[in-house]
Amino acid sequence: MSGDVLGVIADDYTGGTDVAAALRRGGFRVVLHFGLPDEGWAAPECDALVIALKTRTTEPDRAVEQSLQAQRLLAERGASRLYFKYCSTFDSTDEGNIGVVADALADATGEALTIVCPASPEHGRTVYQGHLFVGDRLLSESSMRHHPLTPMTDPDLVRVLGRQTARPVANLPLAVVRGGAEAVRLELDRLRANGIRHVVADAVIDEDLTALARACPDRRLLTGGAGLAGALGGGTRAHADGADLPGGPGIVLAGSCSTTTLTQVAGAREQMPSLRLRLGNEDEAMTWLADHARQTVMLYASAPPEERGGPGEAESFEQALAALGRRAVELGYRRLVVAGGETSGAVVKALGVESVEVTAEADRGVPWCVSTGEPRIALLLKSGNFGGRDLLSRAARGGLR
Ligand SMILES: Nc1ncnc2c1ncn2[C@@H]1O[C@H](COP(=O)(O)OP(=O)(O)OP(=O)(O)O)[C@@H](O)[C@H]1O
Ligand SMILES: O=C(O)[C@@H](O)C(=O)CO
Repeated sequence: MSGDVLGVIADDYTGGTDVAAALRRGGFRVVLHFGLPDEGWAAPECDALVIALKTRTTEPDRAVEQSLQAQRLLAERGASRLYFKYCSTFDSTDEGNIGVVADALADATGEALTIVCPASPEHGRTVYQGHLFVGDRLLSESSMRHHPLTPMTDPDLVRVLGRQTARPVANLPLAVVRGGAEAVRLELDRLRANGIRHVVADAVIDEDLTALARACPDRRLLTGGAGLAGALGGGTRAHADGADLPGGPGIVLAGSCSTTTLTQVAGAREQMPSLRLRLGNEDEAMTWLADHARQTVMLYASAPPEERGGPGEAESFEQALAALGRRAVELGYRRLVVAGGETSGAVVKALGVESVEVTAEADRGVPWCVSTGEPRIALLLKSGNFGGRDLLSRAARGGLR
C-alpha cells in the first residue's frame, strides 16, 4: 500500500465502524482493522485505513502507548494524515483519554495545533460555543451523565479537555466557521501563533464540518467524531453503494442494554425465534442455537436496569455471547449482527476476525463489515445508541438502508 492514505485511530470497535461508514460515504475506500495489526501486516489497497482500538476506558498510559503504536503502523503504511476518532458524546474522564492521546499524537506527527470536533449532526450531536449538545439537551443533561464508566457531567468541552491536558485549549466560534474555510484557516493560524494546542470547533450542521475540513487539507492530525472524518472526503460517494453479503440465515447477538437497543431487541423478538441469555443458561443457549441453526435467530442478554445483574456480570455476558458467536460460525452462520461496543469487541476477538472491508450501511453509522480472511463473515457491529427500531431484525436478514 502506498500513496496518500488517511490513517484513522478509533478508541473503540463500534466507533471504528461508525467512522469507517462515514468515510465510505465521503468517498473513501476503507479498510478496518480490529486491534493493533502485526508488524508484518500487509494492508489491502485503500484510501483510508482505520485501526479500531479499545482505549476509551483503559489506563491513560496504556491508551497512549497503543495509540502511538497504531500511529507508527499507519505512518509505515503510507498514512500521511491522521484522524483520531472518539465518541460523539466525548466519552472520557478527567484522567483521559482524549486529551492525553491527542497530545501524544500531535507530538508524534509534529502537528502544533489540533481540531477537536465531536459534532455529528446526523446523530444529533452538535457543538455551540464549545458546549456539546445531544439532541436539544446539553451533554450534562443527557443520559450520558449516568454513563457507568465515563459520566459526562460538564458540557463545556474547553473546560473538559482543559482537565485532560496541560496544553492550552480554545474555542473556534460558529461565527468564524460560518465565515467559510478561509476564515477558519486564518483564525487557526492566529490561535497557533498564540500557542493554542487544541481548538474545540463549533459545528451544528454538516456544512460547518465541510468548512472545517476544507480549512485543514494539510493538517497532519485532526480529531473528532465520525462527522468531521466523513467531511474530509468531500462527499463524492464513489464507493458508497451496494454490499455483497454472504447468504443463509443470520444471527443477532445483543449485549447492549441501552434504551435504543432494548427497543430494537423487542422489535426483533416479534420477527424471529429468540432466547434470553441469563447467567446459568449458557449450555441451554448452545443447545437451542444448534436446534435452530437453519433459521435467523436472536440471542440477547440485553435487559432494563431493574432486571440486570451487577457490573461484575458484564464480562460473563460478553464471554457467553462471544462463545455463542463462535459456535454460530461453526454451525454455518455467515451474517452476525452484534449490539454493543464491548460485546462487539468480545465477539470479534472470539471469531479471530482482524481485518474487514467496510461495505454498505444497514442504518446510519452502522455498516456491514466483511472479513477479508476465510471464512468470509459479514459483521454488523452496532453502537448502543444507533439505529431504528427494526434494525436488528432487518440486518439479520441482510438488509441495507
Ligand atoms: N443482563 C445483563 N446484566 C448485566 N450486564 C449485562 C447484561 N446484559 C448485558 N450486559 C453487559 O452490559 C455491557 C453493555 O456494554 P456494550 O458496550 O456491549 O453496550 P453499549 O454500552 O450499549 O454499546 P456502545 O459502547 O456501543 O454504546 C456488556 O458488558 C454486557 O456484557
Ligand atoms: O461517535 C459515536 O457516537 C460512536 O461512534 C461511538 O463511538 C459509540 O461508542
